[in-house]
Amino acid sequence: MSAATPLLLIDGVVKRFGGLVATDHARVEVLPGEVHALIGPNGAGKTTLIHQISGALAPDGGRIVFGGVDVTRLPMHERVLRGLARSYQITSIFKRLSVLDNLALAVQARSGSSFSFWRPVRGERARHDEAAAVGARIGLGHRLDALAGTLAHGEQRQLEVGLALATRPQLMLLDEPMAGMGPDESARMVQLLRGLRDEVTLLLVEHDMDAVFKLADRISTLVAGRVIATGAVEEIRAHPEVRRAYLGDEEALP
Ligand SMILES: Nc1ncnc2c1ncn2[C@@H]1O[C@H](COP(=O)(O)OP(=O)(O)OP(=O)(O)O)[C@@H](O)[C@H]1O
Repeated sequence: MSAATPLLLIDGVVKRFGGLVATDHARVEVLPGEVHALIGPNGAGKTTLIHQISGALAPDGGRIVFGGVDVTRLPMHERVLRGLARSYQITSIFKRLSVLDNLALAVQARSGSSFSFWRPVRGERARHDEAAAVGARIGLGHRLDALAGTLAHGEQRQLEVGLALATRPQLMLLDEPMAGMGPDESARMVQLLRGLRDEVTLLLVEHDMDAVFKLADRISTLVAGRVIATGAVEEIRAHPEVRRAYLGDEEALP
């Protein structure tokens, strides 16, 4: 695949809820290796688009192409197997299991069949080694034995990223990874996501514009289901239509 070929192509996607067009012929190209942010005012259709990419919602029109394959009609688990992972909100964490066991389960979900060729004990050790490595990667190396339910909010969000990372995705979808975080936790998450850039392509929805501007290579702006602009950070910051969309909005662009 050449550098210019998008890893993910959202091509003319349409989604209607009754009379409301929540996704209006949206086109977004996510290039391999980039951090691509999806921004837009409340109700612009960001989450609806992410749901269609992950497979939680079926579009009414258009195509979603991942790694050159049309995945528009594929169920969610088949998209995950192809390397498209979504980091879920805290609900995906087993709070009464340790951080390490949570990660080991995610590793197992990805590698279940291949590990079955190995003797169980060896398989289990390999799984735990890999889970521990992911734990270190997400900054929870010192918390591997803690019960997930006892982690601070920011740490739980780090663990969610780890659960998605353990499936060894090519593209990770992140829906508001900084939500509910204080400045320190948010800065840690920015650090963590920056550290993943060599490993995985990221598509994130985020309201925290400071974080978006620190992290993103490119930004697509949605307004009323339409992509009104895609470009590099400075281009989007200065874009008159984007500024207009945020004017009067409580999350005005910094
Ligand atoms: N299941 C649904 N049924 C009907 N309307 C829906 C449904 N889901 C979303 N909508 C509507 O579609 C539009 C887009 O919603 P969506 O949640 O995707 O926006 P968003 O950009 O993620 O908003 P926010 O930033 O507030 O999370 C909104 O008008 C919303 O009310």
